[in-house]
Amino acid sequence: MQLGLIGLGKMGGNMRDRMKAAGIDVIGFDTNREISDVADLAELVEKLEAPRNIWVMVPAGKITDSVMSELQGLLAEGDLVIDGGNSKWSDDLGHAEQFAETGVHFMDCGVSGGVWGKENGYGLMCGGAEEDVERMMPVFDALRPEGPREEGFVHAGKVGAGHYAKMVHNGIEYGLMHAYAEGWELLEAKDIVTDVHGCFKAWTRGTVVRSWLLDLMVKALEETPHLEGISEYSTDSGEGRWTLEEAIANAVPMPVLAAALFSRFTSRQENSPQMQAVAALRGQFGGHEVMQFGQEPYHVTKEGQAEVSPAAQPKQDDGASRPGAAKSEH
Ligand SMILES: O=C(CO)[C@H](O)[C@H](O)COP(=O)(O)O
Repeated sequence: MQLGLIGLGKMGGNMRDRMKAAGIDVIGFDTNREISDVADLAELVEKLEAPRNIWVMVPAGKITDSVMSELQGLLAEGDLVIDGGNSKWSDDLGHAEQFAETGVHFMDCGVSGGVWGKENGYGLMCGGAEEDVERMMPVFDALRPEGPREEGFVHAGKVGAGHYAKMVHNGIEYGLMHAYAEGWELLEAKDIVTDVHGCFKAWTRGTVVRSWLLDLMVKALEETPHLEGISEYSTDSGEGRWTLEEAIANAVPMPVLAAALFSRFTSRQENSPQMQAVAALRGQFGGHEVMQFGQEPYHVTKEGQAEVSPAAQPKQDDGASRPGAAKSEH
């Protein structure tokens, strides 16, 4: 089987290798000429035999939109395009409609597995017509993990369903990561457990909380035992937000995802404006101490003297000496 693959980055590049190893004749295009098999999309389309199969693996949003538009001008009736990037599920509906004008088939596929997928295989969630799924099955079989097809592949429904499933998968991912992170912080905070890494490692076998994310947490702690030097700054690529939007639209409570997503926003703040407002309000209604930047918290003694509050003195259990306690300096 022949396949055009657009986007040979961290995901696409590895997927090309895995597909080639399974005997698929892949012609890849990337804007990086050094790794690309062809100069541009026109050459890619020209080199593929009709009816063509093209897998698009580029960043979601504007880049995907522009690739789809360019392809629409190049492809012919009977060709098939599959969006394997992390597109928003609702974008698929527009792309399917766009391609339908010229008789080009369109499918979507959520791909999970990250940089480890080349070795372990990718979890695939696709959306589209049954006949298109059948047509692309050799490609799905090449990409998915070894073992029963249903443990690593699903035809989730019509166009959009694959990315919808991947979006929810990523929403779950946010919550799982955050739960491990919270547990790690508490174990680090209390001095009774002296081998935190050992606990995480022990949990990888036999326990209720074992998972691949837990394995990766163990790997991270092996590389950096107390995560020293790792900035808390965490970005997001949109899937958590989309999942939460869907939760609201469908009145599904998703407090775990909301907390995990909002924590990422907090991680990007040097200072929390909303907590400044809370501190200011406590000062207004209760006369509670309001600290200024660079100033130790103080209170006024009965004698009218300002003195540093005992609460500001570092204690063993106040977190001031732990990794991640820098914000308590304010
Ligand atoms: O799809 C993925 C993993 O399953 C990607 O790594 C994705 O980037 C993760 O989402 P976010 O960047 O918002 O954390």
